[in-house]
Amino acid sequence: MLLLSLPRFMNATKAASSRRLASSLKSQRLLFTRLPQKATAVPLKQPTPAFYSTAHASPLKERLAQLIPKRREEVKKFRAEHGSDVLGEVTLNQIYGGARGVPALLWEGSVLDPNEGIRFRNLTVKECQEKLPSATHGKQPLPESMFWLLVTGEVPTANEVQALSAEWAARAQLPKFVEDLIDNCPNTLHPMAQLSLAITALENDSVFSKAYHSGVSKADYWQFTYEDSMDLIAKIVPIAGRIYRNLYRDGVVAPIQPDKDYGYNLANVLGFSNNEEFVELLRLYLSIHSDHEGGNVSAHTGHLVGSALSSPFLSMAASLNGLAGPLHGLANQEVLDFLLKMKESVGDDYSDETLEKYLWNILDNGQIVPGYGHAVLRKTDPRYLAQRDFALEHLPEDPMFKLVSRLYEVVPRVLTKHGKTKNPFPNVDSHSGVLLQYYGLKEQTFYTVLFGISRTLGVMAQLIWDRALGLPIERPKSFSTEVLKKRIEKA
Ligand SMILES: CC(=O)SCCNC(=O)CCNC(=O)[C@H](O)C(C)(C)COP(=O)(O)OP(=O)(O)OC[C@H]1O[C@@H](n2cnc3c(N)ncnc32)[C@H](O)[C@@H]1OP(=O)(O)O
Ligand SMILES: O=C([O-])CC(=O)C(=O)O
Repeated sequence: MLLLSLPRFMNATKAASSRRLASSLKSQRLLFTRLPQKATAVPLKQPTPAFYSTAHASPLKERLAQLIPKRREEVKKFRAEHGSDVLGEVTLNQIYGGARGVPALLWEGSVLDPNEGIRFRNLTVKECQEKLPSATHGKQPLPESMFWLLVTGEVPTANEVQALSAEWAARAQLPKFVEDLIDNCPNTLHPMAQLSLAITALENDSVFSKAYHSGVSKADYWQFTYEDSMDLIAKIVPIAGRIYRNLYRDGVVAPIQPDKDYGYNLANVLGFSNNEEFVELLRLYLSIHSDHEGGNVSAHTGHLVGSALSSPFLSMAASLNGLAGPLHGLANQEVLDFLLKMKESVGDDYSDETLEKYLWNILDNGQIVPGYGHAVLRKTDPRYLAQRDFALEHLPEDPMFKLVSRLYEVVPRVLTKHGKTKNPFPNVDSHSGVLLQYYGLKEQTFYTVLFGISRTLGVMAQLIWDRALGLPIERPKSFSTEVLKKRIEKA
């Protein structure tokens, strides 16, 4: 059985949490009958529609089935006691200003502090690096462990992480028509557009959509959302591999290895698995880009589209289309473009003055400096710092890294003097490109695809909870300028 044949890639010493139920499931019915009495708020009488396969062992689903009833109760009580409490007010500027700071969304996986940066289920990036299980000879968190943390709020054991690796590998097979769809894309179509197309096409096998139309109970939606989410996380890896190999290599994609972890398999389908340092970089990358609370464009879009009960595939495709914008996830492509052009212009023997002059030229032309600024953060992004630490350890002499390091000092000075940007410090996108190009993944148009794979972890983790908590369709109120004027006059 897959679980038992997995190699010793886990660093079990870092598995901090107590041992939980980890035995594999034989069937969905078994899952529910094995749970303690108290956990039966998730109905036992769940139908098993003909299209629905229980082939995949899933300790994570088992854990969720225990957590969901308690959380439902907790939220019910919380809302009953505090449902009318006021959390903030909205100004006219916030309506015109992208709803910045308006408390409007529920997001369980992570919360962003403007100065400290992101906490994934209350763990900082550094704490995740210390506490989450990593590969045997590695230091970075395995993306599987990050997903478990995002979904459950708990640090997984090495066994739980192994089971997730096996489950994702087992679900990775692509439908033939999706492979053909990717193969038929013109090579002028941006990799993010190809990714979004392929993810949309996975809708064909959505068990959530089929379950909805077969009339399953609302209380069971989370289970079908879980199934689609796990398929999506698994299949996005060979999809990305196919896009990359078609566009930039020989079109041949290595098969998913059932006994390897997610980061390794991603490196392998891209053609880079012979470099363990690169595999570690991918594990770090996939973990830290996964979630950034709920208000960012990709997370919010996935959540919004999912609220209409569109399937996880349709929700994530929408999310990826948002991530593909240059002010959001495309910035990591834009940053490398910017660095390469800058390098060409200033040469190798640059000074702070030549860099500043180059930057002022950009700003005076009304353009932005990609990789700097943030809608919420007001200090250097800790995800930037985690990547900087990686570079200091593995590529301290790389000329592009040296340029990034110089800019880390120069850009905040220039942006502060420029006086517009609320946050003159670097964000996550400022650093990823130089790391990837160092290991030979030089095609920057592909970088946002990696971001998309990682962001799928965070968006899916929340979508499972959206359905578990029965969140309604999202529908905030909008106004025209005329109506706003009238309301302000009245007020
Ligand atoms: C994963 C991520 O999504 S991280 C962000 C990735 N995006 C980038 O790196 C692109 C560069 N940065 C930006 O464009 C912005 O800082 C954003 C989109 C990230 C945030 O936008 P906002 O919250 O509107 O930023 P802020 O309130 O500081 O903007 C105020 C002004 O400063 C400008 N500004 C903000 N950042 C920059 C920058 N890096 N370079 C130049 N000008 C900037 C804005 O364009 C805006 O100008 P305007 O008044 O003429 O419209
Ligand atoms: O939080 C944001 O608005 C953008 C961001 O850094 C992310 O989504 O990772």
